[in-house]
Amino acid sequence: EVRIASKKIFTLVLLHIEAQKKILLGFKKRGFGADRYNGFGGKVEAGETIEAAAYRELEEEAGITTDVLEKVGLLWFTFRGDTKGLEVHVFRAASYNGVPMESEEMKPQWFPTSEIPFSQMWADDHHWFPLFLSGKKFVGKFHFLEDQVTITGKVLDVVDEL
Ligand SMILES: Cc1cc(-c2ccco2)c2oc(N)nc2c1
Repeated sequence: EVRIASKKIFTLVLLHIEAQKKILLGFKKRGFGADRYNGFGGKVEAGETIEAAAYRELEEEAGITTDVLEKVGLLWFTFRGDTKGLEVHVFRAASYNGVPMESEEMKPQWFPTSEIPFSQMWADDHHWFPLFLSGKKFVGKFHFLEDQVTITGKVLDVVDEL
């Protein structure tokens, strides 16, 4: 389905090579969420499907493509003092083509899944990453204070399908 541009919808792609127990994260060099490691993603443009945006952002931010993206999570984020929230569609890639490349936005880095740098990531991540790593599908809501660090409200559920 094609979404209208008014809602702030973002994609987030996590490349997880289970057999090698490693995950590809990107260090955000500027803009929203700068100086944090995260999956690859960005805003869904008007007239674009969410899935198409996920494939596009992976290529733009990490220089790699993937054959299949699996929808694994849906997260809603709100901030105190900000009326609009963010709707983030999380995808898993299990394989990739090409070589991860640094972009203006992101510096890709492999991490062992036992050494994910949660202290340098969004504060919600350590809540739902274990669900992601164990192959579960999830839906969550996180309410942040203005500091974009402190979480004052959290809902997180495992779901059978998205
Ligand atoms: C508030 C917030 C936003 C994002 C985001 C924006 C664009 C893509 O993701 C997050 O990503 C993660 N892991 N936690 C996040 C919290």
